[in-house]
Parts: sequence; structure tokens; C-alpha cells
Amino acid sequence: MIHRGNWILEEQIMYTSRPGDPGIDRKYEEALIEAETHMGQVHPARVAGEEIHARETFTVWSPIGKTLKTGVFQQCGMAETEAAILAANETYDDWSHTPWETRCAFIDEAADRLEEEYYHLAALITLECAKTRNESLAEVGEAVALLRYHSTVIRDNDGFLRSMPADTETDRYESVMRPFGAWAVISPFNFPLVLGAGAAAAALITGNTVIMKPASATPLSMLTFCRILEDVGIPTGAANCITGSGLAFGKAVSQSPGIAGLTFTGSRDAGTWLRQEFTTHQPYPKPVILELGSKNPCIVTAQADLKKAVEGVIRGAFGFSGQKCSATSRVYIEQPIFHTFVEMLTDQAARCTFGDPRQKGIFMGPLIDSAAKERFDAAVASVSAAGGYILLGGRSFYGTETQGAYFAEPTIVTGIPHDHPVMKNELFVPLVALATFTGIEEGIRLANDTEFGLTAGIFSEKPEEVEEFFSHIRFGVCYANRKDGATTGGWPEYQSFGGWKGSGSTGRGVGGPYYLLSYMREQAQTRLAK
Ligand SMILES: NC(=O)c1ccc[n+]([C@@H]2O[C@H](COP(=O)([O-])OP(=O)(O)OC[C@H]3O[C@@H](n4cnc5c(N)ncnc54)[C@H](O)[C@@H]3O)[C@@H](O)[C@H]2O)c1
Ligand SMILES: N[C@@H](CCC=O)C(=O)O
Repeated sequence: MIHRGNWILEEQIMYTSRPGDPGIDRKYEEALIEAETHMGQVHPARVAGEEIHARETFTVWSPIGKTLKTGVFQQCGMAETEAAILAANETYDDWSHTPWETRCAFIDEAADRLEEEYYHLAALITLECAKTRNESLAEVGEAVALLRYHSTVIRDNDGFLRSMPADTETDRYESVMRPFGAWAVISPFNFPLVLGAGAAAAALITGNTVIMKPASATPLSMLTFCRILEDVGIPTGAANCITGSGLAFGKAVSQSPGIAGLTFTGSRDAGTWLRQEFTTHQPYPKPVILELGSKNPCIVTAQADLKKAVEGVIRGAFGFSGQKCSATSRVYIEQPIFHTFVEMLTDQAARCTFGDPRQKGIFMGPLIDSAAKERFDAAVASVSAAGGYILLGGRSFYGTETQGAYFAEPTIVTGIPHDHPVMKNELFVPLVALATFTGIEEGIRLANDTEFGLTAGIFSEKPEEVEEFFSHIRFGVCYANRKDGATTGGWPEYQSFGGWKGSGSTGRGVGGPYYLLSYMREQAQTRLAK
């Protein structure tokens, strides 16, 4: 039985779980059938509690196959975005002066509603981004846990209102953390619910109002979340959801003086562009929270338990077909165990099941789109061109059984130089590159030699090596001997999730004790004591 929060489920499914309750499968499958009957509908954007229709629409097909239409969505432009910014500003004064206890209650209620719609939301996630059932169920659970943790943090800090030491009898000093205003939340396709909902709830619970913009490939989950926020009674205009081009939205929010801050979760290129654009056009410095991509390493030393390492690397590299910011994409193996490890890894990875993510027992579903398939093909070709070896996989194809889906085999490569693009650039496909090292210092040096810094892992049964790793690795989320995901599977409250260097801008992890501080600014209040 779940012991945290108000969980009503018998079993809390996390990314690291292997659920055993057949009742979960049955409920998920029923929800899938139900959700599929509603696919393909026209979805308005949401501004101030109203349904908004833009002049143009765009059609989204599920990555599961071209026979499954996700829906028709509004191609919002400047007019719709400005309307949302106006609504968010008009509501800001009321919402920001709503007592923090009441704001927490709203977010708790939204978490309860997410939990009530648990199977429905998991089904939507599977259908819109082709995530397997366990990954989809875990994502809804992560969203619930994250919202509840936000409110725990606010309560634990008494609403971030603190008396300061007084040096006189007559004055009283207080530090109060206060919100900024209307906040834009831009989220990526790969966690279509939790990354948008988590950031939007963080902005709201701290007293900001929000304009959400989900990825165009996966707008359904966030439109549903916006509806949930409206249903629980968050004031009209405090939560808005715009759909359409990321570039157009990025330009609109950058140029609007009505935007007080923004959270962008997505690729490094788009995030870097947005920060520059926003900074250039805004009249004064405003907060920009960036959660970006990475190139996550794992070190396997000669002291590792190789069975654990093999399992951890497979789950880290190939879970959700490598389409996680936390995916393991480089593995450094200590020279003496290289051949044994490679043999064990390729043997196990060859057993990964891939296919229709709706089916039970499928580990890898299709890629999000044809661009991902092209990235995969180009990476494989570049390994061969550089004289490297494809140890496993290497093929992609256009699915037949699931018509029209883009699949890529779990792929393991080696023998490419350390500065090869496949070792340096985020690929976001199921491809992991192996290399060797000698001595833990060299392993850590190679792992650190990147502009990114999100997640990293080590496998070693020698405590001194593990401590050396934690002490010198320059990544924000670090794991030792994690067979359930060498670098993946962070969970709110357990692992604060934030990138260093080119992987993030704040140094405060999502789901950690300091995250909400990024959405507030401090005000020092001095008044005469009575
Ligand atoms: N650090 C993290 O916590 C984290 C989590 C998940 C994903 N990611 C990263 O996200 C990327 C994958 O997601 P994606 O393919 O959806 O990313 P993406 O950058 O293509 O898009 C992310 C979001 O930004 C919008 N967008 C695109 N261009 C924009 C622009 N110029 N201005 C404003 N918004 C713009 C998109 O419409 C989408 O909503 C990977 O790089 C992954 O590592 C990071
Ligand atoms: N919580 C997830 C988030 C990954 C983001 O892309 C993980 O840690 O794997």
C-alpha cells in the first residue's frame, strides 16, 4: 500500500518499478480503448477558461502509426498568445494575494484529480508520444508526486515568510518570498505531462500565473492538465494553454513586456536561442529557467557487478527508445573488463522487445517522428564512416505491424574517437557508445569532458571509487550502482532533477527542496513593532 501523500493506488509505479498487479494492466487497457475512441478530435486552446480557436489548425498523428490521429490543434499566433498574456496579467493581482495555504490546497486538489484520472492520462501519454505502459503510468505518478511535493515544500517553509533578527526594540524585520507575474511554461514532447504540469504548478503555487505551451507533437496532456486546473477552481485566467509553433510562441513571449519569467524544458539549441531572444527584448533582467538536453555518461569499473551494470545501462540507454534527457548515451568501461562487459551487454540488449507500446511486455516503442529516424541513421552511418563498430543493431525501419511508425533497433557502437559527434552531441535515439578507460580518474575525466551536465552513473562495488565519482563528477543528478536505470528514473523528492553546465540554468533541481525559489523574489519588509 502506498505510504506517501494521499495515494489511493495499491502500487505506486515508478520508472524503476516492475509492476506485478494484473489489475493495473486491466485498468490501463480499458482506459486505452476508451481514449482511442476520442482520438482525432478538434482541440481548442484555452485562454481565461475559454476555448480559443485560431485562424489555422494543425493535425497531429500519433507516433504509434498514421492510422491513429492524435487530434487537430490550434495554430496559435501572436493574437492568441497576447490574449493569454493579458488574461494571466489581469488575474495576477488576485492570485498572488491568495493566501499560500489556499494556493497549496488548489495544487493538492489538482494532484488528486490527476490521480483520479491516472489511467486515462497514462493512456493519453501512450497514444500521443508512444511511451510504453509502465513509462506512461510512471509519468502520471511522477506528476502527482511532484505537485504534492511542491505544496510540501511551501508548507515546510511556512509560505517562505520568515522573521529576521531584530537589532532594536522598535523595528520588526521580515523576509517574504513573492512571485513575479505572468510566467510562460514551454515543455517538450518526451514527458508531455509531468514537465509542463510540474513547472506550471511551481509557478502557480508560488503566486505567479501561467501560459503553458506544450510541444506540437504532444499537446493533449497539457490541454487536459489546463482543464483540470480550471475544474479545481483556480481563478479564470491564472492558467492558460496555447498550442502551435514553438518559434512563434518564443518570439511572442520574448517581445511581450507582460511576461515576467519563463521556464523552458527542451533542446539546448532552442533554449539557448530563447534565452537570448528574451534577454534582448525585455527591458530589464527577468528570470529564465532552462532545463536542457545532455550527453549522459556511465562509468563501469573493473570492480563493478557486471550484471547490475548491464541491466542499468540497458534500462538507461534504451528505455523509451533513448528519448529521455536522462538517457545513458556514453559508457566508459575499464580496460580489463571491456570484452566481458560487451559480450554480456550485447547478449542482453538483443533481447529488448520493441513494437507497439500499447502491448504488454514491450520495452521499446517507436520514435517520435521521421526526424528522429534520420538522426539515428546519420549517427550509425557516421560511426561506420569513422571506422567504428556497430556491435548491435544499427537498423531503423518504417513499421509494418504498426503501420507507419518509425522504429530503431537498440544499438551499441564502439571504436570512435572521443571527439566524434556521436560521443559529443545529444542524439535522443536508442544508441549508446562504448569506450575504454584506465583508472577511475581517467574514467571521470572522460565522463566530464562535455559541455553538458545532467545525469551520470557509476558501477563499482568499491566504496572509494564511488566516493571519488561523487566528489569529482560535474553533473547534477548522479547515481551509483543503479540497476534500474544507470542514469535515468529520477523521482520528485528522492532526486532533485537539474542539469549543470549546458544542461540547465539554475542549479536547483526540479522536485528538490530549492526548486520553487526560482519562481520567487525576496522582499525585505521593515515595520515598526507595536
Ligand atoms: N533537462 C530536462 O529536464 C529535460 C527534460 C526533458 C527533455 N529535455 C530535452 O528536451 C529535448 C527533447 O524535447 P523536444 O524535441 O520537444 O525539444 P524542442 O527544443 O524541440 O522543443 C521543446 C519545446 O520548445 C518549443 N520550442 C521549439 N523551438 C522554440 C523556440 N525557438 N522558442 C520557444 N519555444 C520553442 C517546442 O514547441 C516545445 O514545446 C531534448 O534535448 C531533451 O534532452 C530536457
Ligand atoms: N524523471 C525522468 C526525467 C527525464 C527527462 O527527460 C528521469 O529521471 O529519467
